[in-house]
Amino acid sequence: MIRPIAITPGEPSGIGPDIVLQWCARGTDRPYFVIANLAMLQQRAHILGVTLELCAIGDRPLTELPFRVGTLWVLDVPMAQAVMPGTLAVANAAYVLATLDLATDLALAGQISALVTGPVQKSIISDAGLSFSGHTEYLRDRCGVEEVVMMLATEGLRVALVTTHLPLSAVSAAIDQPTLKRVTRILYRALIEDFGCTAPRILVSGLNPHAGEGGHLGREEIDTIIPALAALAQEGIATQGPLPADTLFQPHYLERADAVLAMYHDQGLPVLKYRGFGNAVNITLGLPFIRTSVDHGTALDLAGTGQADLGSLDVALQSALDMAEQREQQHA
Ligand SMILES: NC(=O)c1ccc[n+]([C@@H]2O[C@H](COP(=O)([O-])OP(=O)(O)OC[C@H]3O[C@@H](n4cnc5c(N)ncnc54)[C@H](O)[C@@H]3O)[C@@H](O)[C@H]2O)c1
Ligand SMILES: N[C@H](C(=O)O)[C@H](O)COP(=O)(O)O
Repeated sequence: MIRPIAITPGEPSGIGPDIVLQWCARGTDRPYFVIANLAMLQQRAHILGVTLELCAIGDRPLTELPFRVGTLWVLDVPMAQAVMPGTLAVANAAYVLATLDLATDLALAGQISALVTGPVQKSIISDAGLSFSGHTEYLRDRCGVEEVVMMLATEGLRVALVTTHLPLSAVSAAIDQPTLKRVTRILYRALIEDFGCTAPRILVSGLNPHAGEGGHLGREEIDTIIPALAALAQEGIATQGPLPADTLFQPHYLERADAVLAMYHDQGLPVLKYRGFGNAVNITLGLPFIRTSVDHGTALDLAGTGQADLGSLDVALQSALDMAEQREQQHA
C-alpha cells in the first residue's frame, strides 16, 4: 500500500473544487485525500448535488485513514471569506498558497507519496501582493532546488519546456547553456526513471523561426543551443536538434521520440493542448516528490455548474498513482 496522495483543489472560486468532488463521488478507495477548506467543499458539494461524506482528518495520522468509496478525507485549511463560485476574492489568495505549503511540508516529511494540484488563478495571487508565477516555480523555490522542468503529457506526446512562466520578451535571455543543460538532464533522467525509456530520444526545438536559418533569423541556436547539446552529447545524453519548431511536431519526428523539449511555454503547449486538452497531465520533473496537475485553468465560467470535464484530473490522479507505485516498488 502506497502512502497517501494529497490533492489541492486550487482556486476555491474556480472549477478545482467541483472536479475534485465530482471525481471522488464516482467512487474510489485509493488513498487520495484533500487539503482545502472543509466548509467551502461542503458548500460546493451542496451546490453540485454531490453525495460524498466529507470527513475532517484532524489529528489522525494520514497512514491510518480508512480510505473507502463514498468518503473523502479533508485536511481543513482556514479561509478568509466565504466563496461564491466564479467570483475571485483577493482575500482568499493566501489560503491557496497555504494549501500548497502544507502539501509541500507533508511531501518533504515523507508523509505523502505525491501531490496532485488543481488549477490556481495566478493573477489573483499576484493581485494580493504575493509572489507567484505558477506551481512549478513556487514548489521549486519552496523545496530549495535550483531547477525543475514543466512537462505536459498526453497520449502519444510529451512536451517539456526550457522556460516556463515569463514574458516573451524575457525568454531569449533566460535560455543560456547552463539552464539548457540542467533542464535536459532532468528530462533525460525522468524519462528513464519514471517513464521507462531505456535510451531517451529527445527532440529539441530551436528558438527562432526555422531554428535561426543559419544565423540569419537569430543567433541563439548557434551561440547557445548547439554548443549545449554538443556538451550534453559528451555526457552521453544524445538529443536531436535544434529543429525548427513549426515542423518538428509531425509524425515523421514524433513517432521516433520520447519527448519534445520546447524553448518556451507558447511554443510547446498549444500543440500539446491541441492534441490532448482535457486528457493531459502536467508533471513537475526534478522536485524531491511527485507532483502532477490538470492541464487546464480555473474556468471561472464553469465553476459551480457541474459542467467541467473531469478528464484531465483523472489523468493527473492516475499518473500520480502510477508514478508513486513505481517509485515505492523501486525503493522497497
Ligand atoms: N494548473 C494550473 O494551475 C493552471 C493551468 C492553466 C491555467 N491556469 C490559470 O487559470 C486561469 C484561467 O486561464 P485560462 O482562461 O487561460 O484557461 P482555462 O483553462 O481556465 O479556460 C480556457 C477555456 O477552457 C474551458 N475549460 C477549462 N477547463 C475545462 C474543463 N475541465 N472542462 C470544460 N471546459 C474547460 C474554460 O471554460 C474556458 O472556456 C489563469 O489564471 C491561468 O493562469 C492554471
Ligand atoms: N503552464 C501550465 C499550463 O498551461 O497548463 C499552467 O499554467 C500551470 O502551471 P503550473 O503547474 O506551474 O501552475
